[in-house]
Amino acid sequence: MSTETPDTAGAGDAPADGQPLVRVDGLEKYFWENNSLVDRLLGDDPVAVRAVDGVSFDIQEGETLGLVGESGCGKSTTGETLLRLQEPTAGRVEFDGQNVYDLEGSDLTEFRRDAQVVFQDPFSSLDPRMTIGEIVQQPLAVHDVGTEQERERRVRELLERVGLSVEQLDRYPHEFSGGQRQRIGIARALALDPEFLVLDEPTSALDVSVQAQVLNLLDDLQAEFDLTYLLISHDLSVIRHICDRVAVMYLGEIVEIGPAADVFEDPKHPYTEALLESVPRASTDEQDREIETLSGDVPSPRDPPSGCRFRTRCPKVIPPEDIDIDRAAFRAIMDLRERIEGRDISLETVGEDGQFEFEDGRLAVGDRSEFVATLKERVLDRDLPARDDAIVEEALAELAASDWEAAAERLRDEYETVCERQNPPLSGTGTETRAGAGTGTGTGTGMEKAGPSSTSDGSSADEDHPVACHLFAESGHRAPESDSR
Ligand SMILES: Nc1ncnc2c1ncn2[C@@H]1O[C@H](COP(=O)(O)OP(=O)(O)OP(=O)(O)O)[C@@H](O)[C@H]1O
Repeated sequence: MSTETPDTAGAGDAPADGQPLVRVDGLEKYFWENNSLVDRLLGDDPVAVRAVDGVSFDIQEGETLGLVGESGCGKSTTGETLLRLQEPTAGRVEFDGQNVYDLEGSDLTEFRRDAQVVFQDPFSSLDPRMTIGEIVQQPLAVHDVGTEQERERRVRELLERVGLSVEQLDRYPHEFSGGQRQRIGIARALALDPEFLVLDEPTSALDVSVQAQVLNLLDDLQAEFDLTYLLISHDLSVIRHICDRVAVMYLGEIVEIGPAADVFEDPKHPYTEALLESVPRASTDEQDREIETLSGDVPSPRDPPSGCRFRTRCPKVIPPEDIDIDRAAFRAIMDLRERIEGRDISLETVGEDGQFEFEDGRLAVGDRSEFVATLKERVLDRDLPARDDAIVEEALAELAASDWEAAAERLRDEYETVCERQNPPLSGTGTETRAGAGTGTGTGTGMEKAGPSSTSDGSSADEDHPVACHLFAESGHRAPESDSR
């Protein structure tokens, strides 16, 4: 079956040999809060929500690039901005070699036909008042493609191709299951014979059994119609199912990108490792092993951490070079430091009722060293080497006078990490350059194997791939100090 209509055949020339179909370069999308007239009259400064903060990647024709990361990392905003459904703050997106943000008139119309989106939620993305025939036909009518008869024929072809019956043309979305509705969304996205689809969590709202069917359909459609996909998902098993390459996104930035087999078998970035670790294992002998899961939430993109954005949760945060401390102990001290910096400890509730009392912010009742010991027990879940234990106690002693700043400074002075000073660029060879970086957590996830490891750009699964982490940064790749954020 052909999906071509009289008007859409041949729309959009294929890119020249070796050129990516989509090239994203330094894309930024900030949303502004406190930016209304009233806010300005009240003297409130606008706050930038840095949803997408300088991402770059290519997608080759016929390829599926997966964009993965936790909720709130900026995946949907990246997809919508590169489709020009949102205006960018900065950066460039090329489609077939043309800057998408410069397109006007017929060129823009052609781009709108060639690049389509399938949204996550088939329940809310379909107009409940329209029949599915009308829904799938709508893009053809908007773009004035073909005669009415041709459009009707095309809708029938599309519905059959996505596994629905033409008998169902006059039914409404609520009469269909979640999987069927997503098939309707896919048929609508295909109506104009596009080259490129952004698939934004296309299976997240579906039952697991239905997910695989929809992913298989997308896979088949890609081969049949030479489609190129950007597949957005927080679910690594979905990414693994159909992606050639994977970009891992954290708090507005890409932290690792490479062939899917490579990233799954040999993840470099501690965030990628943690994402893989949090996937449930199928094999029983793997179920008992110690899991280093991802703790805490993604920080707010209104005020992202300085340096590497993952460092506030990273199990491999790097201690200063002159300090000999194991990884878990250093992580615990950094967690404590963050709690102190965020004033996130309730001093008044330390100890038994009435054991310690504060007056004007100072410990008025109770022994100071006992207060420190009790507080330490509450905020640290492990023993520290004697030297570090003493430093932590000094910091906690400052809290007996509610001097949060002095407490934070004591820890900052001693434990400032390269991870907070510099934002590591996405570069490097993916070869670890720091001692102690090599105790990776293993990645046998028991999930479905990715396909062949070679990619459209010719790289093989054995090759190293770019990663944004100080554990892998070579001196030549380091961001300058002025780059730190
Ligand atoms: N219109 C908006 N105004 C302000 N902030 C926004 C807006 N849209 C998104 N954001 C914020 O930008 C960040 C990135 O959101 P985005 O939806 O792109 O993330 P995501 O990785 O796709 O997550 P999810 O899967 O939950 O949608 C979030 O912190 C979100 O709250």
